[in-house]
Amino acid sequence: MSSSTPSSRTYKINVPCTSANIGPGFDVCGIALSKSLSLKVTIPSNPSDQPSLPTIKYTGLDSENVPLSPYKNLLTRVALYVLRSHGINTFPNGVTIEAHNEIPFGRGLGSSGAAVIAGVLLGDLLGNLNLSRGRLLDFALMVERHPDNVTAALMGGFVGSYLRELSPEDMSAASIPLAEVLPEYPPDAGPDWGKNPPLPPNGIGHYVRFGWAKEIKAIAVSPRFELATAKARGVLPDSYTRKDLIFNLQRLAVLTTALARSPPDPDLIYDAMGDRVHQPYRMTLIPGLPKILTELTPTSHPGLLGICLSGAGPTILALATHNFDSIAAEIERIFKSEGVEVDWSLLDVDERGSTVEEV
Ligand SMILES: Nc1ncnc2c1ncn2[C@@H]1O[C@H](COP(=O)(O)OP(=O)(O)O)[C@@H](O)[C@H]1O
Ligand SMILES: N[C@@H](CCOP(=O)(O)O)C(=O)O
Repeated sequence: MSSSTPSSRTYKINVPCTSANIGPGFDVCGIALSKSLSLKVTIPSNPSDQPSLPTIKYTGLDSENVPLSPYKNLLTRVALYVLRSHGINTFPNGVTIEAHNEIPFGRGLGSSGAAVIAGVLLGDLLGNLNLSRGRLLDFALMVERHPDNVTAALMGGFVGSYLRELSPEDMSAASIPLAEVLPEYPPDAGPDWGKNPPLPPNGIGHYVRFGWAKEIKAIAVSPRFELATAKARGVLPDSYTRKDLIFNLQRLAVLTTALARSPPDPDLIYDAMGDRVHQPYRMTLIPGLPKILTELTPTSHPGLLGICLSGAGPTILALATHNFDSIAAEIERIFKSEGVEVDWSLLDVDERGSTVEEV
């Protein structure tokens, strides 16, 4: 029997979409859901010595809008950040990356968080680094600086997370402007290229996985317009009243356990998904949001448990045990009455989180 060395190795990286906040858990809670960004990565076993950048191809949603230069594309910029942080200044030669995307951009379903996690996993793979999950999260948090989406995308399930209070010197490393973490220039174009970029402090993100009652599914109703997360963060105030903070803290404490209980209690969950920290301020950006958050209730729509903005919006997330079509149809009707077309899907919680497998 003859054995031959394969000419290349192929890996699949799969990262789920996420819905962040879940009402009162602004920048804290996230749920991994059953749509994903997947990458097929082919690495030649004996690459030529001739320098060659990765070839990037995209299929799926919003693929026509993605830059395909490895120095511009978010996935490869993040991967290169991880590589350079470990003293590897260039991509290995001859790599191909085929991305297939099911997560709509700028809709509040964590497309950028998924791209950042996919990029960190890609860097880890290409550099053969074997970073721990905690360290992968540190790198992701240097790019996406709120932990809710990236933590849920990496770990899976329903997750709560916080950022550790950093020492002054760690704080200065973690506050490096994003442009320095992810420079967009090629290796021969910048004076700082040879230097290692700022390393993340160790153990920035801490998280816990909550339980999730198996009966609960997520209806995601996405308007056909994009709302950049940065814009939707820009409308939030710098400070809150004690009353509003207590409103959210009380609900959050109840919600994280209520969503784990079988059978789920709609009376408890519906009110516990209320929020006064981000949704009221984002209403100006999302026509129909005030009506949607008040007109659908577990009484008007049996099966509904609670309703909130998904991430920074404009997607609406409704948690429900049954009657999914009629709940989605009512949200669609309200959006339509405001002149907004939507797409909706019924999603399951993704308990696996991100995976990397050789195929
Ligand atoms: N798979 C991807 N590959 C490259 N860039 C991506 C990918 N997914 C998202 N992005 C970038 O992230 C942007 C959306 O980020 P953001 O405004 O935070 O919205 P979202 O709520 O979808 O995360 C896109 O416009 C695009 O620039
Ligand atoms: N907590 C963040 C979450 C943003 O999520 P995205 O999916 O809209 O990127 C926020 O609400 O700003």
